[in-house]
Amino acid sequence: MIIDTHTHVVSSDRNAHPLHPDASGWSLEVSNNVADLIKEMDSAGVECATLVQPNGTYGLDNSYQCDSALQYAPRTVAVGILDPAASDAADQLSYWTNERGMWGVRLQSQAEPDDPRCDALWDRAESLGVPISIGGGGTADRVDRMRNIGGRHPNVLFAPDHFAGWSGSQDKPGMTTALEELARLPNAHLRYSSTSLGPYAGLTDDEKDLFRRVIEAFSPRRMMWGTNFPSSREGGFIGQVQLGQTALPWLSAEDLDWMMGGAAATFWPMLQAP
Ligand SMILES: N/C(C(=O)O)=C(/C=C\C=O)C(=O)O
Repeated sequence: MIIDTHTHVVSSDRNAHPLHPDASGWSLEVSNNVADLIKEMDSAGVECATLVQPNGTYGLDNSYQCDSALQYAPRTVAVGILDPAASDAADQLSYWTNERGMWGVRLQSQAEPDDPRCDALWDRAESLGVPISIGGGGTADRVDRMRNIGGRHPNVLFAPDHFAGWSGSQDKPGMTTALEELARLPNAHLRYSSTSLGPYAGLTDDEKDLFRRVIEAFSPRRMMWGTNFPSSREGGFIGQVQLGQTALPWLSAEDLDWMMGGAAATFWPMLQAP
């Protein structure tokens, strides 16, 4: 089963679903109604998806991802965004999970990932049994801080988004070592997307070796692919799916199956093909 763990839905009805006043970037110009995404998934052979609240679109109002995911459950599940350092973060997680059907939270904050103010949300994630994604990254220090908090909460499954920002990092060897250390935590997984697969072909051979080391550290069973559609949209949705299937030609068919669905099914066991 193919599971795209990084899609974004953005309603074309801007009156019913207004963008946040600070919205920026692609979602000012591009929409992706959930019904359109489902059609694209059917054409591309993608059975299931997580609808991930995009950065810079609806702020912390996760309504459109949640309502959309419920409409197509159990093919889809919503992953919202919360600020883990907010004083009500744990209660917000309970609200969105219990009242709105969200199943997983993406952490975006000005605070460092291991800021002690974030622990209450992680505790609540454990009691609710929901997985955590972490945005940001991009430096070895931030990955180390993700390891600190993930280590404090060994019963919470968690995964940095977008290959933890490895592709944009100026210090890929340092990031690689930090991710290898992170992978020592049994509850640590890693999500990767077109933001890494697109640039992969332009890496040097040494950088490609580092990329491969990260995957080997987590093993394909803890790597979760996503398109990042429609932020990443060259070739349309199907082009992004084909990128996922072909960008890393050295993967075995079995490893690719784990990365394009098998691992995600352990994070979101409620997902079911139509
Ligand atoms: N908007 C997102 C997202 O994942 O929410 C993007 C990816 C990287 C940002 O951190 C994007 O716009 O490409």
